[in-house]
Amino acid sequence: MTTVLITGGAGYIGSQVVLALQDSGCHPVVLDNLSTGFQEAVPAGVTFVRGDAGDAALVEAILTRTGACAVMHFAALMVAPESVREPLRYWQNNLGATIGLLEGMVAARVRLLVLSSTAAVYGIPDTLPVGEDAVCRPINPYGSSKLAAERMVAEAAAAHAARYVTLRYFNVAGADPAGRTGQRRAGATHLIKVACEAALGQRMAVDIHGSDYATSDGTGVRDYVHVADLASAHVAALHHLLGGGESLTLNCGYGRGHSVREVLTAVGRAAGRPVPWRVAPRRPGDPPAVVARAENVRQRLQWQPQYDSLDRIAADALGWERRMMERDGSGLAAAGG
Ligand SMILES: NC(=O)c1ccc[n+]([C@@H]2O[C@H](COP(=O)([O-])OP(=O)(O)OC[C@H]3O[C@@H](n4cnc5c(N)ncnc54)[C@H](O)[C@@H]3O)[C@@H](O)[C@H]2O)c1
Ligand SMILES: O=c1ccn([C@@H]2O[C@H](COP(=O)(O)OP(=O)(O)O[C@H]3O[C@H](CO)[C@H](O)[C@H](O)[C@H]3O)[C@@H](O)[C@H]2O)c(=O)[nH]1
Repeated sequence: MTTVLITGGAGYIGSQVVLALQDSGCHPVVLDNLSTGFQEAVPAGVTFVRGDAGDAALVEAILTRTGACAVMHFAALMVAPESVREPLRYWQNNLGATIGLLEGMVAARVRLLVLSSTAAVYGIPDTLPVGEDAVCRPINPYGSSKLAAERMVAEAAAAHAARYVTLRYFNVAGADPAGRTGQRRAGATHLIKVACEAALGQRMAVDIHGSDYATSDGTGVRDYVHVADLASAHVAALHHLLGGGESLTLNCGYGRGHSVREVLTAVGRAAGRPVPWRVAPRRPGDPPAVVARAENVRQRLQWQPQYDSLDRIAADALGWERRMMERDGSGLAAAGG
């Protein structure tokens, strides 16, 4: 059976990919320091190691012991506005830990990597939709640290006869359609989760960060991709590498943008009542609009998304939020408004 080391597998996206790998007959092994992840997100029966993805000796030991043939690297910090306030922490975790991971892979002679990257590497794109060949000019430390990690992976792969698929995710949202995992973090900043919390009365309102951008309705535009489709892109990337495919860097989005107001309307539709909102100042480090040119991922990985709909994303995100709320009995006071 194909064994794959998943760093960050106790997080939102990593845990969805663990499920997708299991569903496809692979054997995932999770390494996570639980800094933002949850052990309960790792399915029963999956080997879980609590530790740092940057601990080269630990990575080497896990890879050797489990006979893993590939690594998927999700472990990172990923909140763009937070990175503006704490750049060194982002560089340390997103680049520094990736150095240790690669050292461990080199020592264990594991030469296949799927790397989580982000649309934040593009900054404010000159043209939309933005293609993989666009100039990368990140506008926040999150994007800069991820771009540096991408480059380091490419250089290390060339030196050590390794191959990689770097997936630049656009805005990942929704939850497992079967309800097994989703966004568990409290104090969320991502729009769709925030909107679901507001729809369920866990916070007073959604702050619309900027209503005077040069977009269709003045609010920020993003390409929202369902987390289950993203997970299937990872399985496809793994098979590409296992089949001897060349290194690739691919956008992962649907190629369609939605404004903040459109998102709030979709979540309101799913909830059966409008999402309360108020206009707030722009957030530092926020580009006005980011939409993927997304043909390459479909062509190179034969990726066929199944949940390409804002309504589906909103419904699955809301369903998950409802389950979490019922489980925790949380309300407005617990969420801090
Ligand atoms: N959520 C998005 O919209 C989005 C968009 C683009 C890219 N990404 C990328 O996807 C990846 C996963 O993001 P997510 O949304 O699942 O975030 P998350 O915070 O839910 O998951 C990250 C996981 O990594 C773990 N982790 C962090 N640093 C670690 C370290 N040094 N060693 C071991 N474990 C560590 C955390 O405990 C957590 O379980 C990240 O690389 C992120 O940059 C996310
Ligand atoms: O309470 C909120 C939250 C967000 N927004 C707006 O909604 C849009 C999306 O914001 P998110 O915080 O949901 O996501 P970001 O676009 O900031 O960033 C996300 O997507 C990026 C890729 O595009 C990165 O990968 C990053 O990891 C991830 O945080 C932006 O226009 C933002 O200003 C609001 O108006 N109010």
